[in-house]
Amino acid sequence: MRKPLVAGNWKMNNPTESPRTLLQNILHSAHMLDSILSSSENALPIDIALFPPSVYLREAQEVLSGSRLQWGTQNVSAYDEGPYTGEISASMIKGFGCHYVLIGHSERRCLYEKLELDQYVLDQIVAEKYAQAINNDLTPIICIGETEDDYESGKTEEVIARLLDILIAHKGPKALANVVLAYEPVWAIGSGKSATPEWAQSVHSFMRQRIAKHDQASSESVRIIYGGSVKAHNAAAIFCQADVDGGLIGGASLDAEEFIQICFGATQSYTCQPGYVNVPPW
Ligand SMILES: O=C(CO)COP(=O)(O)O
Repeated sequence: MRKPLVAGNWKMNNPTESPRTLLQNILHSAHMLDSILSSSENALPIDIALFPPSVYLREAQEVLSGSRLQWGTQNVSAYDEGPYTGEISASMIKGFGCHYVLIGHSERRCLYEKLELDQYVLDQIVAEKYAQAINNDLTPIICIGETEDDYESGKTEEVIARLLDILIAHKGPKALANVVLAYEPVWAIGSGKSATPEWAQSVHSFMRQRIAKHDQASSESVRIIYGGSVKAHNAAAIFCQADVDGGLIGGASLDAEEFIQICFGATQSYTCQPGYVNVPPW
């Protein structure tokens, strides 16, 4: 059984309260969630991780150290060190107690698209960043998803297979066993138009099968999370799908209460049935 992960990507948003207060509020709500779940036999243990802007990593380390919450950065350099203005290396990130790094988020791919790099080249850069993360003992959360045009022209699997094949060529299929893949359809991000649970399941299942062609064990242990307009009301139905191992949450991770309700949804994935509606006990 794979342990679900719920990850909160703050992006470059300013929380309503200070970053430190939001971190403290999420930690407090997570403690409440744990105490409620400790009396529930069917609750599934989950991992929770937060991705504030890098300038708040010190706060994350101070507030979250010693707790069960983990944290990470929204990007990592493809290089070890050197004259790369504005970049942050994997070893520097590790120095802030980070456990994870996000790699290949579509909002970063957009920046490169302005430079007219094609997606194949971007996937190669993603693979170099992936290697940096692994070499520095960070768990990468590698994002991939199709644009609306790709979706409408039936290219979803092509887009996803291209990245998976590059990752496998880079580090071999066994290295994928310990990474997290995030399926984030670009059309669902920040749009309020989440993928249906069935669509998410079909894409996640395709990803697992693609990896299984190379290594069955990795395909069974790799965690594949879904991102794109996940909110408290739809989280559990998405997380109930067999191949969905949690979520990457944007906007809703800036509200401690909603974020923890989403986490609650992930703890219910043992017991929920299709059509299940998340009703947290508070
Ligand atoms: O991009 C996302 C997480 O990385 C998803 O963002 P939203 O949850 O705001 O749609």
